[in-house]
This record gives sequence, structure tokens and C-alpha cells, in this order.
Amino acid sequence: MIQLNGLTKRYGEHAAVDDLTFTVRPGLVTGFLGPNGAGKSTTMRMILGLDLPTSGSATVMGRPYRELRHPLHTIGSLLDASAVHPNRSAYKHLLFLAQTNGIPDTRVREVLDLVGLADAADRRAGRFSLGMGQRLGIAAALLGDPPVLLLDEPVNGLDPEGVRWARTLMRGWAAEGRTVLVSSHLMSEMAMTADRLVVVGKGRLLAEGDIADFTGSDQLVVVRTPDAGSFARRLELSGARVDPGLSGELLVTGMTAPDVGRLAAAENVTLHELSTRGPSLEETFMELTRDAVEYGAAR
Ligand SMILES: Nc1ncnc2c1ncn2[C@@H]1O[C@H](COP(=O)(O)OP(=O)(O)OP(=O)(O)O)[C@@H](O)[C@H]1O
Repeated sequence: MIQLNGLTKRYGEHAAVDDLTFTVRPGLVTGFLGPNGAGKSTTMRMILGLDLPTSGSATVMGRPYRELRHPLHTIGSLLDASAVHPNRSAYKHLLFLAQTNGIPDTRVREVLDLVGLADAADRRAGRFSLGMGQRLGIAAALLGDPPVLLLDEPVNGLDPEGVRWARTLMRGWAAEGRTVLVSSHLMSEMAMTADRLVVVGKGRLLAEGDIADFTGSDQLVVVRTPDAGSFARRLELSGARVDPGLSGELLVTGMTAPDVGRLAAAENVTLHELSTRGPSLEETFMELTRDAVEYGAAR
């Protein structure tokens, strides 16, 4: 569990993080979204005790990071994957971290295996590709087998196979009951990975909720049937609004897809298509953050 309470960070007059209050719950992947400069990294740095809040607090498993007795056993993090000694091998990098945190040496091989870097263990980390660097960063986060994981842009630089791997990993951690907070700019990826979202803009909380709250409203049901005319009238009689689509399909609002399907079955209507179209997460995100984008192109 991660809890933020009125968390605020000011740089001079500028509030990078402005009175943020939210809870990141265990057993779920929580996506942390916001435009460039919204304050995501600053928030994560304060959770990890790397920056001090101007006011408010951030706690991990009930304590501020700096008061954790065993930090790596409590929260694992990936902030900047390039922050490794370039001449040190992946193995030595992790061994150093393990030894300075009271973690047994045997755990190093385990995490290298977990992230698919076993064969690259003795190569210099400075020569790693972006994707391998991300994997090494995730290995470091996993060293202490922590119940809380905090990842800043973990799929940055990963190829499609790597992105899928990272998604499976995060979903797996949540299924094990861990708390997972992950920032990303990739909306389609977040839509597939996260259970909940926290959206910030200009340091402030803009929205928080289950992923369905961001993609599920205003859904349009698309129906294709050889009985379009009569089924449209039947739908309207049941209270739905029906508009014709461009290629003969019916665009239905005010009724859910399961209800449309049930009505079709009851009326013995053949359906060639029954699907939904909702605002994508990206559309909802753009709408939410429209006034909070600091460095956007002129519209
Ligand atoms: N050390 C600092 N001194 C002054 N201003 C800072 C400092 N660190 C961050 N800021 C400012 O705080 C704001 C939030 O930055 P932050 O890096 O947390 O945003 P972000 O949401 O992580 O952005 P991105 O998506 O681009 O990584 C920005 O306006 C940034 O310029």
C-alpha cells in the first residue's frame, strides 16, 4: 500500500506536485498518468525518499520511506534504468545492491533469470541496449522480493515482446497481492495493464478510478443484421436510440450490448455483428488533461 496525503513539492513559486492525496492499493496495477511535466517523477521520487516534500506526506506500508527498516524488502523501484555503473557487469551491479542491503547472493541469479538476463549476466551493463537496461532495472527492483513495486516508464525501450513480458510480469505481481504503481505515456498499453488509474496534470489530481470508468462511459453498440429496419424499430420501442451507420450497421446508444443481444435472441433476429465502441483511454486522457498540458503544439 502506498498513501499520499496532501503531498506537495514546490520549487520556488512553482508547485511541481500540488496537494496530491490518493491511495495505491494492493492486488492491483495502478497506472500513473499525466502529460510531460505533470509531476509524476517528482511524486515517485518523494515516495522513495529521494526528494523531501514541501508539505504533506507519502508512506509505503504505513511508513515514510526514510523510516523503513528494510527498504528493498518493502518497495522495489525502477526510476532511471541508465543509473548503473557502465563498467560493472549486470551480475556485479546486482550483487553490490544485494550485499549492501543484506540480501543473499543467491537471489542475484534468481532475479537475472526472472527478467531473462541470465545469459547476459557477465556483460558490462554500460553496453546493454535500452531494453536490456530496463530488464536490469526491473531485476534490481525485485531483489528484495518486495510487496510494493514502483516503476517509472518501465516499458520505455522495450520491443513488442518485451512490452508483453512486462505486462505479464506486472499483472502477475498484482495477482500475488502486491501493490504496483506504474507510470506510462502509452495509453493503449495502460488500458491493457492497469486495473486503476490516477491522472495528474500540473501537479494536481485530475481523476482517479477503475480503468472501466475511463473507457466504459458513453458506449456505442454497433449492430449488423439483415433485419436492420425492423430491429431498429424494436430497439427504439425498448428505449434505445438508433442511428444508421455508414455501411448499413446500426449505431445504438442507451442500451448495453448484452441487452441488445438478448433482445435479438428473443425476437429471433440474426446478428452478423454485435460490438461496442467507446471512447478510447487515449481520448479520455486527452480530454481530461487538455488544460494541463504545459508543452503542447499550438491548436
Ligand atoms: N529539481 C527541480 N527543480 C526545479 N523544477 C523541477 C525540478 N524537478 C522537477 N521540476 C519541475 O517539476 C515539474 C514536474 O516534473 P516531473 O519530472 O515530476 O514531471 P513528469 O510528470 O514526470 O514529466 P515527464 O512525463 O516528462 O517525465 C516540471 O515542471 C519540472 O520542470
